[in-house]
Amino acid sequence: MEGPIFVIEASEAESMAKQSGLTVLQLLPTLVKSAQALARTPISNYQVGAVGLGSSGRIFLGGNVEFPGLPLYHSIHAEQFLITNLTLNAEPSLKYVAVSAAPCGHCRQFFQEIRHAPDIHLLITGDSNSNHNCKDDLANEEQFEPMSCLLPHRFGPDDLLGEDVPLLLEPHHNNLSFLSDAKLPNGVSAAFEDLRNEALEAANKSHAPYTNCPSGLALMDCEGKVFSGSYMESAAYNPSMGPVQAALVAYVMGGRGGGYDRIVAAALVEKQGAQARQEETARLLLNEISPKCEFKVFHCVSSSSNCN
Ligand SMILES: O=c1ccn([C@H]2C[C@H](O)[C@@H](CO)O2)c(=O)[nH]1
Ligand SMILES: [Zn+2]
Repeated sequence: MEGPIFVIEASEAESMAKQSGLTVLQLLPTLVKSAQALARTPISNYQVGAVGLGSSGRIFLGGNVEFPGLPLYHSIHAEQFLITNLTLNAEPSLKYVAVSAAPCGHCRQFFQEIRHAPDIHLLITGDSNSNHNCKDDLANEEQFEPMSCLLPHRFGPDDLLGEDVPLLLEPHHNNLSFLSDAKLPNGVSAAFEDLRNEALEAANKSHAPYTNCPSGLALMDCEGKVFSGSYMESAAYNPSMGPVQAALVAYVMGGRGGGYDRIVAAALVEKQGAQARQEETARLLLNEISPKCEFKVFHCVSSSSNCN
C-alpha cells in the first residue's frame, strides 16, 4: 500500500483485529502511534494522534498540524483532524476514540457538535512523545470513558439550536449557488471554474448553523489535483474549524506527504458581506504556507431566500 493511511475500511479493520487476536475496539489504541506519525509539528515537535471508530465500522486517523510563522490559532488539533476526516468521508457518526494525550478543552468542546456527543467514548493511551509509555495492556470497553465524564455540564448545540437542525456529520445541503449569470471575471484562469465549483460543493456541506455563514475552500496542487474542505462551526465559536484548515486536512490526507508549496491555487466560496467571513484569515494562512498560491474568492447566494 502506498503512503500513510488515514481511513481503514470496516472489513480491513475486522481482519486486522482478527489477525492480532484483538477486537476492533482493542485495535484502536494500537493505531495511535501510526496516527501520531501523521502529525506535522514543526513548532512543538509534539505529535498527537487520534483514532476514531465510526458507526460504519470504519476507522479514521488524525494528527496535529502546525503552521510556523502564523498565530497558533491556525493550528489543527489531532481531534479536529480526525473529525474533518470523518466529514470528508461522510461517516454518519463517531462511537469510540483513542487519543495519545488528554484532549484539550477546545477539542472536548468541538466534539459537542456531533449528536449524542456525551456518548462518544474515549481512551487516553498516554503520550509516547515522552519515554514512559506504560499503558501497553489491552484496552477493553470499560477503559473507554464517556465524553460526559470528560466534559460534564456541557455547553453545546442544544443551548443555541432547535432539535431538528442537522449537526456535524449529519447530511444536509445549504442551498448555496452562484448567481446564474455569474461568469468568471476577466483574467481569472479557467482552472478556477473547477475549483470554485468544488469550493461551492464544500460550502454546501459546511456546518454553520450559528451564523448561517457557511463556506468552503478548494485547493489545487501543481499536478492539478483538487482538495476541498468545509467550514465547521462550534456552538462556543472559538473552537470552530476554518475552511482552509479543513481543505488542508484533505491535502495532507491525499497529497502523499507533499509540502504546502505544491499548492498553486485556492478558491474560497462564502456569502458576500457574511457576518463570519473567512477571506482575510484564509489569505493570511495560504500566503504564509504557499506564497505563490493564487487565491480567489467567489461569493454565493442562498437560493432559499432572495437576499444573501
Ligand atoms: O487536544 C489537543 C491538545 C494539543 N494538541 C496539539 C496542538 C499543538 O500542535 C500541540 C501542542 O499543544 O499539540 C492536539 O492536537 N490536541
Ligand atoms: Zn485540542
